[in-house]
Amino acid sequence: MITIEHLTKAYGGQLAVADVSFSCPPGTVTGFLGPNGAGKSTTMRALVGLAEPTSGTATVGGRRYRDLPNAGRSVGVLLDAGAQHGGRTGREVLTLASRVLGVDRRRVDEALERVGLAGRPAGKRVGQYSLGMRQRLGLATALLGDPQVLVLDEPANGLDPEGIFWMRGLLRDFADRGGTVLLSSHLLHEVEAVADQLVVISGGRIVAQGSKSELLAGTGGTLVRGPDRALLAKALEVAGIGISAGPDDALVADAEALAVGQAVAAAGVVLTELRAAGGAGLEDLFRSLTGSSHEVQEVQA
Ligand SMILES: Nc1ncnc2c1ncn2[C@@H]1O[C@H](COP(=O)(O)OP(=O)(O)OP(=O)(O)O)[C@@H](O)[C@H]1O
Repeated sequence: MITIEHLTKAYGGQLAVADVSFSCPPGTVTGFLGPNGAGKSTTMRALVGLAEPTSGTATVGGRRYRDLPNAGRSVGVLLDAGAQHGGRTGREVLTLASRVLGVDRRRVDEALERVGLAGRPAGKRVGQYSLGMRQRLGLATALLGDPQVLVLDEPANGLDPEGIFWMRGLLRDFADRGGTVLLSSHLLHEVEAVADQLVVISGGRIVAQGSKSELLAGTGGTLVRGPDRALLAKALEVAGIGISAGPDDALVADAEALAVGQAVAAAGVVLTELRAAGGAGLEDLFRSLTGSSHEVQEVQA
């Protein structure tokens, strides 16, 4: 469990993060979203002991990162993949990390395999790696100690669409096995598909947080379509779900996808489509929440 409580961090009188609180339970992926300069990296750096909070706490399993015995065995961290030493090969980077962590060297090959860098890429110098390959190596380093918690700052940076898809699968699998994942991005779509819960930060302050479905509820309803529109409308009405006309013969139901699916299943109605209405509900919400407060705030004396 990651717990951030009333975290505030100021740099020379400027607030980078102001009274931020959220938690990430085991078995979930938390998407930490916000525009550039919102305070995501600062929060994560405070969590892993690289920035001293001005006030408040950031803990893993109730302990500060620096108080964890062999922290790399319980928390895998990827903060800045671009900062890796360019003169070493990928395998050397991981071999060194395995010594620091005290893990079996055999795990190096497993980790290279897991992130798709086994074979020739493992023997290349990191200086010749693309940003996407560096991200993969960073993820391998984070995973090396077999941690229960992953803290990843913009891990999709530089990955191609196939790489982003791959990473989502890896993180989903990690969480489904009981792991805790906190990953940041300034792009909603990068995390939307994998995150169970979202924390949105802007101007150093949390502007929204909750499960994806909670945040989506009230942002546009659920679009449903079926071969028999009248029957579908009836089924939703019977279930007490409000409807309005959607695009191309579709209906927009005023409820979450689960409730809509249950209602039509109960009525035995066939569906050809069921999704968040417009697909842009969360995107609109994200823009409206983060669009207006890029300025850094002054610390209150
Ligand atoms: N070491 C530092 N010294 C002074 N100001 C800093 C420092 N680190 C961050 N800041 C400032 O704190 C604010 C939050 O920055 P932070 O890097 O946490 O944002 P972010 O959400 O991670 O942004 P990005 O997506 O661009 O990485 C910014 O205004 C930034 O300039």
